[in-house]
Amino acid sequence: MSKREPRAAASLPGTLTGLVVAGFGRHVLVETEDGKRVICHPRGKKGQALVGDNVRWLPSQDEGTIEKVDERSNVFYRQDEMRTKSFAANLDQVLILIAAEPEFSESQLTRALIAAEAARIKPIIALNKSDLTEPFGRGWTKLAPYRNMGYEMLSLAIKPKTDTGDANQAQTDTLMALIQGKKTLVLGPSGAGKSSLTNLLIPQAKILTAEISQALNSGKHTTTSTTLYWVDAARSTALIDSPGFQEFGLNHIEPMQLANLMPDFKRHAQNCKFYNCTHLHEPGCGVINEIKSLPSSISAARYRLYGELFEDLSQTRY
Ligand SMILES: Nc1nc2c(ncn2[C@@H]2O[C@H](COP(=O)(O)OP(=O)(O)OP(=O)(O)O)[C@@H](O)[C@H]2O)c(=O)[nH]1
Ligand SMILES: [Zn+2]
Repeated sequence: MSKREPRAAASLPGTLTGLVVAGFGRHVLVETEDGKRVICHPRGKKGQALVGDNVRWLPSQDEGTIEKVDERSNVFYRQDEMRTKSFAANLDQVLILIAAEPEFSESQLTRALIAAEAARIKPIIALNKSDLTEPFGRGWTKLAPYRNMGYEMLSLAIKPKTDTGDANQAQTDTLMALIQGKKTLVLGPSGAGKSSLTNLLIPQAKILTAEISQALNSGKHTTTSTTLYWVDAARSTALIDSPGFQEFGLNHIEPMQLANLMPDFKRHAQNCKFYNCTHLHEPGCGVINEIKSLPSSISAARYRLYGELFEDLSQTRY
């Protein structure tokens, strides 16, 4: 039984190491150590490489095949009823970019945070459009529970309508300090300012995108792809752009795991009388006791979202 594993794909003769910097369906763009970029195709059905993956690839003419995907430190993904959508691998953090306008959905924010917690990836919340004073104030207040539960949070004005229209430099510097030397996935609803952010930090992004689409000989795929951009010439700071999404499915998460992935719930769930407490109706529930106390460190909105998610994830299980 306990024979040794077969030698891990031996030394993979002839292969080169590389980093996946863009994904288009099953095809990827691999960056070599000296910065060259090569289109690679997966070998066989298995081994789909993701942006952020370190891979061994085998050159064939001017393209290549992915021979092996190195072990990942993490993968950020969502799972809807029908399928799993992996965003990227080996991330240092996820930047959840929301805006004063259009008003962000707290449900989507909570879902993205839970997915980050489940994948053990640090989330950062950025609220954009601070130049829109009134809606921004409302948004910032709505985010108070998330600041209180310890999430890193910053305000941005990436492309303000006011003054010169230039980004707020102090805010951008704060962001730069947070992403320095890291691989950061940018996630956010449509209209929050994702492309504005990419264009601000990577002025040549549009050209790069055009190059990639030309290399793949199809302009139409680029909008639905994921792309890693280096922010600095030394290639140590990376921003990963992902396509927008309508629904952020959490079907990979058990309802009973939820409270553990919500920092405001987790603390109080330790006080529950029953080890398998759902925090929905049980007597002696630490979470329910906290909700009833004034002031409560769990907001009414978060408790409602918890209930909805719990029901949602209980129904979709099969
Ligand atoms: N007032 C204000 N508007 C901004 C700011 N940043 C971006 N915008 C505007 O918000 C709109 C959406 O910005 P985008 O960068 O296209 O947003 P996106 O997230 O890429 O949106 P999708 O392409 O739909 O995914 C644009 O009209 C921007 O000019 C800001 O700081 N203040
Ligand atoms: Zn409980």
